[in-house]
Amino acid sequence: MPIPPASLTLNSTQPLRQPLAGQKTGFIATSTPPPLISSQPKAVTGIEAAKRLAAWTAVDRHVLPEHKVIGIGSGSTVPYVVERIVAQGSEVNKDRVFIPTGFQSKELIVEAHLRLGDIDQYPTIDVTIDGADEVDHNLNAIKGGGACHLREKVLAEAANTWVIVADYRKNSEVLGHNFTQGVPIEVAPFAYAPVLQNVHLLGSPKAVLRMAKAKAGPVVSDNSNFIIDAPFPEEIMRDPYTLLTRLKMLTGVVEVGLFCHMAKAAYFGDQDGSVTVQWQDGRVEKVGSE
Ligand SMILES: O=C[C@H](O)[C@H](O)[C@H](O)COP(=O)(O)O
Repeated sequence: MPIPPASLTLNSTQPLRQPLAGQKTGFIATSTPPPLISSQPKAVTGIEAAKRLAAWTAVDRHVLPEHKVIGIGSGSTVPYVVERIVAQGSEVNKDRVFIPTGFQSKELIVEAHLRLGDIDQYPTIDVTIDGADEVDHNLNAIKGGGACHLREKVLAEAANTWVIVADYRKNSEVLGHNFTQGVPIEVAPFAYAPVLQNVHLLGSPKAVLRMAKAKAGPVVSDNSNFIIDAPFPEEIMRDPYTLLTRLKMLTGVVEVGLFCHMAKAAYFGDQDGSVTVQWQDGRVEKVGSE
C-alpha cells in the first residue's frame, strides 16, 4: 500500500493511510530505507486529521532531500510535521540536523531519534515549519499561545523558508477574530508591571499577565521570562505590523507574538479533507478538493 502524497484528498472521516517502512513519500524522491521510527502513525479524525493533513502536505512540499538544517516549531500540529519527516526515511534523515523552538520540539526531535542541533551552531536554516494561533489573509500570524514565540521568531528569521501549518480554525480574515486571548508579549520579569501599564495605554486595557494553571504564579517561558496576553480592538489588529513595532519599542519587551511578512505559505487542513494554501503573493490554492 503506497503512502499517498499528502496532497491527495483525505477527508477527516477517512482514516489516513499510513506510511510503511521503505515506501516512497509524496513529492520526495527517496531511496527505500525504513523510517527511523517504524511504528505506524495512529489513525486520527476531526481536527487532528486536519492538522495532520496540513502538516504532511507542507512537509511533502517544503522539506526536500537537499534540505539539511530543519527548524521544528511548537504546538499541537508540529508532532505531525515530525511524523512525516520521519516517514521520509533514515537515509535522507541521517545527514540532517533539526533545530527546536523550545522544550516541546526538542523532545519531539529526541523521541524521533533525529539529530538535535542548536541555532548557535546553525544560524542559517533551510526550512522551518511551525504552527500558529491565528493567521490572516496577508499571512500575518499570532503565535505564542504556548509561550514559545521568542525562539520561534528566531528560527523563522533564520530560515530561508518559513512555513505555517494549522487547521482551518486558525484561518482568519483579521487577527484576533478567533484567537481572542490576545497578542502574547514576552517580557523580562522585573519589567512586567511598567510594560503591562504601557500596553494598557497602547490600547489593550484588558491585557493581563499570563498565570500558570498548575503552579502558583505566572507562566515562565523557556527563556525564564513572563508573558503578557494583550487583546486589542479590531481597528488596531487590522495593522499588526504597526502594533508590533509599537510593542517592541517598550523597554522590557523581549519579543511580541506577531509574525508579519515572514511566511512563505500557510497550510490549513480543512474539514472536508482538503488543504487551503495561502501563499505570500496572495494566491490561495486548494489542494485535494473534489
Ligand atoms: O507558543 C506556541 C506556538 O506559537 C504555537 O505554534 C502556537 O501556539 C500554535 O499552537 P497549536 O498548534 O497547539 O494551536
